[in-house]
This record gives sequence, C-alpha cells and structure tokens, in this order.
Amino acid sequence: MSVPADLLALDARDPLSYKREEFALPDDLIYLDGNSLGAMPKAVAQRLQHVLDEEWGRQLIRSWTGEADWMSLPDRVAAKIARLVGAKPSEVAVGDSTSINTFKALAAALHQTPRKVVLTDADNFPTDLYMAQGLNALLGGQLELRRVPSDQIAAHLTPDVGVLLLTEVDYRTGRKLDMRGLTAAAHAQGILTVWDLAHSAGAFAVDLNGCEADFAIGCGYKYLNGGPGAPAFLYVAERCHAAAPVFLSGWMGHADPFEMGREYAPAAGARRYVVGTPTVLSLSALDTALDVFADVDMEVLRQKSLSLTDTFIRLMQPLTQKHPLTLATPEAHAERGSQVSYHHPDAKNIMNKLIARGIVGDFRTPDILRFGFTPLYHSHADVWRAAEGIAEVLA
Ligand SMILES: Cc1ncc(COP(=O)(O)O)c(C=O)c1O
Ligand SMILES: Nc1ccccc1C(=O)C[C@H](N)C(=O)O
Repeated sequence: MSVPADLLALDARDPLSYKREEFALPDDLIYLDGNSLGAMPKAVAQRLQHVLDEEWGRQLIRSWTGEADWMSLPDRVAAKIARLVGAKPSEVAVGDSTSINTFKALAAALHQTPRKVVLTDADNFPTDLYMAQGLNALLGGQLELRRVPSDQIAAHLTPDVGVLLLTEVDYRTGRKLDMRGLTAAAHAQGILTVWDLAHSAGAFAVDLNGCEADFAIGCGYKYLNGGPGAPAFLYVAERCHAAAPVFLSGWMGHADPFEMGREYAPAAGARRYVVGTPTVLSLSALDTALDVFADVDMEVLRQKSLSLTDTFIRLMQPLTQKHPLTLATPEAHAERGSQVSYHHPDAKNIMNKLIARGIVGDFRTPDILRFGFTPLYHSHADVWRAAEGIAEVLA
C-alpha cells in the first residue's frame, strides 16, 4: 500500500513543508517524540562549532562582553521565546531547568498571598508536584498541596486557594486545558496562576499576556528543539515583578553584577530571575534552534498540527474497533495539544516493538501509547506510515 492521494494532496499544499529540510533527522525513522526531545535543527551544529572555535577557543573570556556578548545571551533568547508565548521580552527569563523555574515561580507566587493552599491536577507531571513538596518542606510544612482530577479544577477554585499550578497540555493524554478561562476563574477568586507550558511552547501560539497569566514555566528541549537539557524559561507578568521576590538571588540577576556589591539588587525586568552564570553552550544551541520559528506563523503551525493529529486519529479509528485500544486524547480541537495518546493494556510492549521498527513514540505509565506531532518536520505521509506500522504491530 502506498500513501493515499488525499494525504499526498494535503502535503503538496503544506505551507510548512520546506521546514523539514532545516532539521537533521534520519530518513528511516518516524520520530513522534518531539514532545520529549525535539529534533536537531541543522544550523545548531554550525553555531556550536563557531562558539567552540571562535567564541570560546579564540576569544576566551573576552566573549562575555565582546562581539559574542555572552552576558546578554539569556535576554536575547528570552526575546525569541517571548514572541512564541505571547509575552514581553522583559517578562521572560531563560536558564536553569523547568523544575527549578517551577520552584522560583511557586515561591514568588505564594509570597504574594496569605493563603496556603496550592491547587493542582492530581495527574500533573511529577516534577511539578515534587517541587511543590520540596518548597513545602522548606516552608516548614505550612502549605497544603490539594490535588484534584483535571476536570474538577474549576469546581475547586475556592477562596482558600492561593495558587493554581497547572500544566496546560497533559503529558499523558495530550488534553489541553482552557488557560484563558481557568486563569480568569482563578483571578475571580483572588488566586494566582502558575502555568507549565512544557507541551505548549513551540507547539502552538500561547497568549500569556492575553490570558492575563501571572507566572509560567516551560521547557527548551521539547517543541523549541533546543537540545537535550536545554535551558528552560520562566515568565513573570510585569505587574507581578515588584511583588514577586527573587529568592534564588544570584549575581547574574543583579542589577550590576560586576559592581560586586554586598547587597542584592534585582536587575530590571525578568532578568532578575536569572541566577548563576549563563550556560553558554546550551543557550547558544537554543538561540539558533529558535531561529527556525522566525518565519513561522504560529496560527499556520497550529492548523497543520491539528490536521496531522486529526489525520492520525482518523487512520487509527479502525484499530480501536479491532484491538483493546482507546483514544485518550480529546477530539475537540480546543482541548487538544500536539500529541495523540491511546490506552492499551500492553502499551509498554507495543511501544518497544514500534521503536524497534523505527516508529519512535513513548510509553507512559500505566498504559499509555503517546505520539507527538511536530508540524515543522512531519508530513501527512509520515502520519500514514506511522499508522500502518502501528496496525502491523498490533496485528
Ligand atoms: C509538564 C512537564 N514539566 C516539566 C518537565 C521537565 O522538567 P525538567 O526539564 O526540569 O526535567 C517535563 C518533562 O520532562 C514536563 O513534561
Ligand atoms: N527530560 C527528559 C529526559 C529523559 C527522558 C524524558 C524526558 C522528558 O522530557 C519527558 C517528558 N517531560 C514527558 O512528557 O514525558
């Protein structure tokens, strides 16, 4: 069997098809895991070679301030991410991991309210829960981490809740929450919001300012393609800066680090949330990876993402009749991120077989088969080939 004509026609008029060329991806692989580790933009290799040979190798310490200007690299990367998440450049700080930024955001948010309850999704990504637990230990156990199923969040926005900590797109099911509606409902009860955009940033247009979000965090190595362990980001709405203290007050977030003053004084804007020395190699990789988005209209990207996931769900539908396979991802576009997941009792074994055939997705406990779609490098033909391979493995 070969790729059906209707899918080839969709690919023929795909406005993003030229983007595939910008990525180094093995031809014999259908890589459906850009939601865990994004593929490598080819330009990153050249950029890193330049950083090694010239910026580090020849210019050495002069690169902190010279042409390379490593000191401002976090801010330059922040400006590129800000465009993708609907924020002002001065509201985004780049560096550290998502986990650490979750700690910064949660600590700063809790400081702005006398309330002690953190409301979260019971199935939130583990690190979000763990960071809240660690912060609670630091605060002497005064917090209550209240976990409820995601469809009951709205009903639990009660006046004792101080902070709402949510991941916009669920890493297991791919279900997308209504960030605008939940943020407004939280604010109506005097609750601050911390949104984890790990599976949102770079997957579709995020509108933090439009949603009046207070705090957000996100990953650099998933849909932003910044490479393994890429720096993460923290968003703090401008109106929260004055009241959001910098607890991890490192010298690189100081207003004038080389003044070497004895007292901490925050830098302007979100730069204050940068802690220590910028990780230049990984920041450089992320900086160049973000250039892939420079000419991309995020609405066009979203339309293609939905077309890919719609196609996958349609092609998989007959398999759900024949096998103990059930769709875990909402079919409504407004409730879907850029991944599609299924429950299957033998999910782990099936995913291992798929990976052995070059169809790379994820198994997630307890029974989830997860497939991530990346409009920058997937075609509808890839979706069809993936579904064919899955059908053969299930058979
Ligand atoms: C929702 C979510 N938050 C956070 C993380 C990861 O955080 P970190 O980069 O600190 O490992 C992930 C994935 O690893 C994730 O899916
Ligand atoms: N950072 C990683 C390191 C190793 C293996 C996976 C990850 C992931 O990012 C997993 C991802 N957060 C997920 O949604 O499952």
